Amino acid sequence: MDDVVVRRGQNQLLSKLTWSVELDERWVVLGANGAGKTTLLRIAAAELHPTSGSVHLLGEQLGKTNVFELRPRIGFTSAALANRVPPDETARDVVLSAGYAVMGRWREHYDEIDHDRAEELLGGLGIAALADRKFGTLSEGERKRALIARSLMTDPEMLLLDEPAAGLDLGGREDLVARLSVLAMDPDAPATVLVTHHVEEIPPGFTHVLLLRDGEEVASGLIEDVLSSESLSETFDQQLVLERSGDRFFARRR
Ligand SMILES: Nc1ncnc2c1ncn2[C@@H]1O[C@H](COP(=O)(O)OP(=O)(O)OP(=O)(O)O)[C@@H](O)[C@H]1O
Repeated sequence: MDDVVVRRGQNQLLSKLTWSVELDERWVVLGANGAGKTTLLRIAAAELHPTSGSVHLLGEQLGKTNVFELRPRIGFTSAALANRVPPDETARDVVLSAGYAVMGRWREHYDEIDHDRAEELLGGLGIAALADRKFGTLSEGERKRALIARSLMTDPEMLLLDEPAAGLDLGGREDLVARLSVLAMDPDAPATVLVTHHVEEIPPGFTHVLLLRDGEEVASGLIEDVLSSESLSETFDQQLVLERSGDRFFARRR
C-alpha cells in the first residue's frame, strides 16, 4: 500500500498509509477501537478501494485487476463474514463453499479432493468431529476455527484474520493462539496478517507488527524492534507497560 487514504465524509479512516507485507512475513496489526484496522484489512482483501493511493496485492494492482479473480487467492475471516453464514450450513459446507467464494451451498459441485481438503483443514483446527454440525449450533470458538479452515480452503497466497480471538474464553483463546502459532511457523503457510486489540493474542512465530492510531501508522517493523511500552502507550493513548514472558506478550496500565 502506497500513500493510502480512505475518506468517508469528514472522516479520514486511513491517512497516507504506506505498508508492505512480504510472502514469508506474519504481521500483527494492533490498534484501539476505531483505529482503522478493519478498513485496512478490507483493502488487503480486495473488498474496498482506497480514496487515493495505490495498492498492489499478489502482483496485481487494485483498480486495474479483476477482484473476482483476486479474492479466491486471499483467505479472509472477519466477524462480518461469520454473520453471513446461514445458521443451517454445516461446518463442512462452510469450508467447502470457500472454493466458489460463496456463502451457503446451492448448486456447486465439489470433487472428492475438495471434500478431503475440507476434512483435513477441519481436523487441523481440531474440529473434525464437528464437520456435520450446523454452524449455528457451534460455540463461538468452534465457529472461529471453522472460518479459519474456510479461509485456508483455497490454499490462499495471503491470509487475513480480523480479530479471530474476539469473544473466545481463555481456553479458546489459548487454543487458537497455539494453532495460529503452528501456522505462522509453517514455511509453506501464506503471508498472514492478524488484526487484534490485545498483545496477549500475538501468536509465537509472528514476525512483524503495525501499530495504528486514528488511521495513522504509529510504528511498524519487526516485533522485537517495534513493540515496546512506549509504542504501545502511544498507540492506545494511555500509559501502558508491556511485559514479555517467554514468547508471549502481556500489557497492563502503568
Ligand atoms: N462508512 C463510514 N463512514 C464514516 N466513518 C466510518 C465509516 N466506516 C467506518 N468509519 C469509521 O472509521 C473508523 C475506523 O473504522 P475501522 O472499522 O476500520 O476500525 P477498527 O480499528 O477496525 O475498529 P474496531 O477495533 O472497533 O473494530 C471508525 O471510527 C469508524 O467509525
